[in-house]
Amino acid sequence: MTFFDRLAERIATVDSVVSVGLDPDPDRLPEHVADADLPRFQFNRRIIDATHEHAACYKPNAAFYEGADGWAALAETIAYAHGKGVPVLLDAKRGDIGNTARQYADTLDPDGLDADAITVNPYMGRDSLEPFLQREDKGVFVLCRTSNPGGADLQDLELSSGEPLYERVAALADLWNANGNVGLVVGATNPDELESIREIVPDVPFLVPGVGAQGGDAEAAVEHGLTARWSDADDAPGVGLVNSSRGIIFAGEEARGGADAYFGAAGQAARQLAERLNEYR
Ligand SMILES: O=c1ccn([C@@H]2O[C@H](COP(=O)(O)O)[C@@H](O)[C@H]2O)c(=O)[nH]1
Repeated sequence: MTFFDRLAERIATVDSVVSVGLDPDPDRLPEHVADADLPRFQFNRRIIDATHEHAACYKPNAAFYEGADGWAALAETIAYAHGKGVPVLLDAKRGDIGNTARQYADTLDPDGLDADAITVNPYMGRDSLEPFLQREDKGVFVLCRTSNPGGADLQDLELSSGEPLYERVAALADLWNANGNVGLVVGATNPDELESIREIVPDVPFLVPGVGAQGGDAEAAVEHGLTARWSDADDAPGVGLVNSSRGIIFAGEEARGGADAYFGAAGQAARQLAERLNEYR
């Protein structure tokens, strides 16, 4: 079974395409977890408890697990999410010469972090991604048109063929998809690009970050981010993920009433996003 087959099952089970971003910014961790062992994991554990019924996937960003105890917090987080039956997409944006990329790809192993999918940067070309593409059971999301304002600086550059670079990346990712394990990262802040990239790769699932704190277009994220029905089954969903990180995990910052209220607000934010996205599915 490919990652996307498993993701299709998860989306159908929870009736949600929400990816909950687990970005435990140390400056924003609430006092309830500050003094615990592995505070980042303790924070994530409570967030997972509160949100897993609405989570198609969890997306920890590797940047938030740098430093002392970071890797341990990440490993515990992934194992805890798996214990709830939720797949984990590690947002690490990897990409390096083959010898180094093989080391990065080891994080997908069961004796590594055992993430189900990973984001990769295509800038160094196919050989830099090969160790990931070979992993038939793991998802590989290739950065295509990112959500940040500066994404245009390089990704919109027009090639001699007249197409923008991000469209070439989409076409290449389709070629690299021999194992049916490739997805694309396209930001919700770029609705026109979401539409044009979907025309190039009708069957490739997108990870769409940028709704929530970045103010992206939720309707376009669903309309173009999801594939058509994943299989012939009547109840098969379209596959894709719409991510919100800060908008869910820090929703409790305005809540009054202690830890239960704080984490309960995250659960509500995840449910509300799932319901909002479902209006467009
Ligand atoms: O184009 C991209 C690629 C990755 N991201 C990551 O997604 C989350 C978004 O967090 P929010 O708090 O919902 O803004 C974060 O980990 C980014 O590094 C992205 O935003 N855009």
